[in-house]
Amino acid sequence: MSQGKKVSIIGAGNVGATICYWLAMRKSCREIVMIDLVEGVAIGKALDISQATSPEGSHTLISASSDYQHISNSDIVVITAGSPRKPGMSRDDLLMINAKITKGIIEQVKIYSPDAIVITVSNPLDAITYVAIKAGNYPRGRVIGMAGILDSSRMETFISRKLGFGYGQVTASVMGGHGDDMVPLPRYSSVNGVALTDLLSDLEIDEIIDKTRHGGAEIVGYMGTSAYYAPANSTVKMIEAILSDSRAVFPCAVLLDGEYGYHDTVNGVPVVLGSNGVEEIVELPLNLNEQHQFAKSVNSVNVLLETLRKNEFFPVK
Ligand SMILES: NC(=O)C1=CN([C@@H]2O[C@H](COP(=O)(O)OP(=O)(O)OC[C@H]3O[C@@H](n4cnc5c(N)ncnc54)[C@H](O)[C@@H]3O)[C@@H](O)[C@H]2O)C=CC1
Ligand SMILES: O=C([O-])CC(=O)C(=O)O
Repeated sequence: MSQGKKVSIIGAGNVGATICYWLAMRKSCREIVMIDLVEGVAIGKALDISQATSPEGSHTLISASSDYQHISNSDIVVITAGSPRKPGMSRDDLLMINAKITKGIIEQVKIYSPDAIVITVSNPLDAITYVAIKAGNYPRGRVIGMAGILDSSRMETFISRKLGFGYGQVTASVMGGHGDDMVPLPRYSSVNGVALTDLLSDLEIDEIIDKTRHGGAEIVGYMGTSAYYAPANSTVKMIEAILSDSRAVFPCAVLLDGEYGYHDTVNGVPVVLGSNGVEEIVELPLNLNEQHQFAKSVNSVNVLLETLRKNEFFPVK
């Protein structure tokens, strides 16, 4: 699949290296470059992953460096650099440190790979996506935040575990920002076409919604750092949709320009992914309760954007 393509991953930590591993094993692209401040470890991981590919018949070229020159001519740049949270922290606590890191990275990406589509992963995801768009002065469809696929796959897992059947057949939909105010949508969730609302009681669905909202924190509580297998898998889904121009629909964080009634803010909505990045934004009909939840989520992200503005993070135009 997409053999001529090049993907660069900034940050060769848990999420970045796992994305690299999956892309190489799935033969999703021709070349992968990982960039990290800690160059030696990144080079070691690149070698290790390369040596895993041969039995799989993959001929993906994998390298690592701290020098951004190596990302030139990338089709996609994925940003996973920055701090993960520790137990007791919220994603929002990472705002200032990761916003500063992201801004510096975007400056390099604009120099060495100005035409690449950017996928943001670092947290707090929606605000970091906004920073990347503004720092690079990108058209909005070319910077896309990864979170909705992860949150939806967590909800799907909790649903099949609750039901005790339907594993791999559940489709769940989560909109909204990647925080405690995300908006799981049971009305748009089903098990092989059977509506979730016909299979579980309101109380059981509420439990699943709560577990989904706190799915990231649950893992941080167990591991002392955040999840990476499911986040990497979700990112790979986005990369493959873009590289293969599949025009698949996924929930992703994008800059809204009137959709759902909001402007100049980033939030998670269903989008069509293709070779231009976001090809379309899908506007789901939301009932009053869903609209109210989405408004709360937008407000939470806007509070973070306001903090960045107060700290003079964005240059005055
Ligand atoms: N959007 C989502 O759903 C998810 C987001 N995340 C976020 O992704 C980020 C990465 O998480 P992990 O990989 O677990 O962290 P990690 O600590 O394992 O890796 C981060 C890497 O970034 C590197 N780094 C830091 N500053 C850098 C810079 N200026 N330039 C290049 N590299 C730099 C570090 O050396 C490290 O290797 C975190 O912010 C985390 O919160 C994690 C999981 C899911
Ligand atoms: O929970 C975290 O900090 C990492 C993340 O965004 C997730 O796993 O959903």
